Amino acid sequence: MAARRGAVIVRDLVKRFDGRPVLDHLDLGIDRGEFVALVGRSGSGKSTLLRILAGLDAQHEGRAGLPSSVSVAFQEPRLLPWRSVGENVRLGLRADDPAEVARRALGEVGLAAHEKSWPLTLSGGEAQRVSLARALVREPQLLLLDEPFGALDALTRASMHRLVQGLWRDHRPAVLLVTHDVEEALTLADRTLVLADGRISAEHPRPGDERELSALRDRVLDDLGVETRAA
Ligand SMILES: Nc1ncnc2c1ncn2[C@@H]1O[C@H](COP(=O)(O)OP(=O)(O)OP(=O)(O)O)[C@@H](O)[C@H]1O
Repeated sequence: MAARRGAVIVRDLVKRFDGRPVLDHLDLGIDRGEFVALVGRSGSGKSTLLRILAGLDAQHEGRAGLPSSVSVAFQEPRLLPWRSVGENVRLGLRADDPAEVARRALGEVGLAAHEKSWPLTLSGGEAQRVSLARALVREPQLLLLDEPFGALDALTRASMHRLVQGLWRDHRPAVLLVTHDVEEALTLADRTLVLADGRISAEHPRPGDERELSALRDRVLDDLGVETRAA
């Protein structure tokens, strides 16, 4: 089924492991060009949902309508160590001049000078930027980000946030960002969804200012069942 109006239309999705439903009649819609974040407790099924959306797991019930081009960036950059940075970005790319397209994408993430470097010589943040360039070079209609900033230090993470927001504004893919970081979700995304009991249990819009952000952060932590105040 091709997604028509939305970039992603998921209806009644059920995913079981050993008979136990991890996703339980889940509905999800993401509009074209929309930036959506997904938060949930550990084991709530975030990666399971992302794998289904990435087309890596077809063993489920329900409908998943997805665009034809989907890219994924994972927490670990997953670069091939025996290929240069430029080769990693253009691997499998169908374009008239893949090297030039890859070079441009590396320029967009600030790594033009590293085209010929080996992945093992990069810092964690640089490797993650290469991973983003590789995901974006295909101009996907849907970009899936699975905890891509989780392993980075706070400063690198802040600069990655800016980079991702800039890339999103320039390219406008629909984005689904899976993250444990509630503040990251609320500041980056148009909408933050909470996954609990196998479904989207709550949804919050982008906060308008710092006060709203702080209030929403508490609400999402409540949604997640996290104690926010000392007794
Ligand atoms: N291949 C598998 N076989 C059996 N159970 C699985 C498999 N993959 C995931 N699960 C189970 O499904 C549930 C959801 O796992 P998933 O990795 O999607 O959670 P998550 O929300 O991404 O967690 P985390 O935030 O810790 O990464 C967990 O209970 C997990 O043990």
